[in-house]
Amino acid sequence: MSVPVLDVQGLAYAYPDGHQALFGVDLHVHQGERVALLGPNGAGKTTLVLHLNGILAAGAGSVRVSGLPVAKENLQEIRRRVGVVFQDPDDQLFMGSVRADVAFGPANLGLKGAALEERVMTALDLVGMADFAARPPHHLSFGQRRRVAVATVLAMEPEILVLDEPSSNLDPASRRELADIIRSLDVTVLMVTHDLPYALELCPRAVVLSDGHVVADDSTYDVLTDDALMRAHRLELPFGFDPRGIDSLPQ
Ligand SMILES: Nc1ncnc2c1ncn2[C@@H]1O[C@H](COP(=O)(O)OP(=O)(O)OP(=O)(O)O)[C@@H](O)[C@H]1O
Repeated sequence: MSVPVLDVQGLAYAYPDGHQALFGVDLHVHQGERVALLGPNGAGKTTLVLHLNGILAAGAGSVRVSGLPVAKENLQEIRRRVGVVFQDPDDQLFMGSVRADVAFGPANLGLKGAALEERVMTALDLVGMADFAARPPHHLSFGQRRRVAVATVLAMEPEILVLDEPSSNLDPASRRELADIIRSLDVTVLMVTHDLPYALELCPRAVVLSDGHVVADDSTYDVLTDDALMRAHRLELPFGFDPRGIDSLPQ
């Protein structure tokens, strides 16, 4: 089989206060997959994500992105390959206009002029925000800011798009529109979410993290219909939602 885009092996991590958040996590994601990372509060999902682009450094084990180890000497290239969209878009938008925010990353890579403008507008087009290029981000709605945050990452042409709670605080129409956008992208996706129907809708595969251990790695449908697993790891479906009643699942 081909080299996984994301190859996490035996990853363990303890925070400086001694709290062990990850214990020997293995995760392999291949190109074009969309994988949901599920788990209760405190499971270690954010801690894992922070290792994918080198914000945290592994205590033991390794993380590789298309074969390249996440390590201090490779951080610039790793951060180009791994695009993380954080839960709060305001963590990612700090310039005076949408265009400037989306241009920031690629300009740092040395893109300029027409090539930069094309990169920016392509990313904004992908998220349906091209008409907002001149607007200050703080004049946009939350849902629009989240789309722009996705565009800032897409403009780097990442190999992996990591989305932290992409559906949080979105109204139902914006939530669905963002799902359409994510589905339309030709990129490997790792999506951290507590929104289990969203995971089922978008991700054929789900990995469950609990107390710093991977406790399941299976089709999202099989995970969400495994009542004992769900109960054991505090995963609950919304009232009235039954995955068994869904007639089309993502491929
Ligand atoms: N800076 C820190 N120092 C010490 N412990 C921490 C720190 N940040 C997180 N932790 C602990 O590490 C564990 C994993 O936290 P993490 O934020 O990765 O969980 P999570 O799965 O993302 O949770 P949530 O769903 O609530 O966002 C938790 O027990 C948490 O209390």
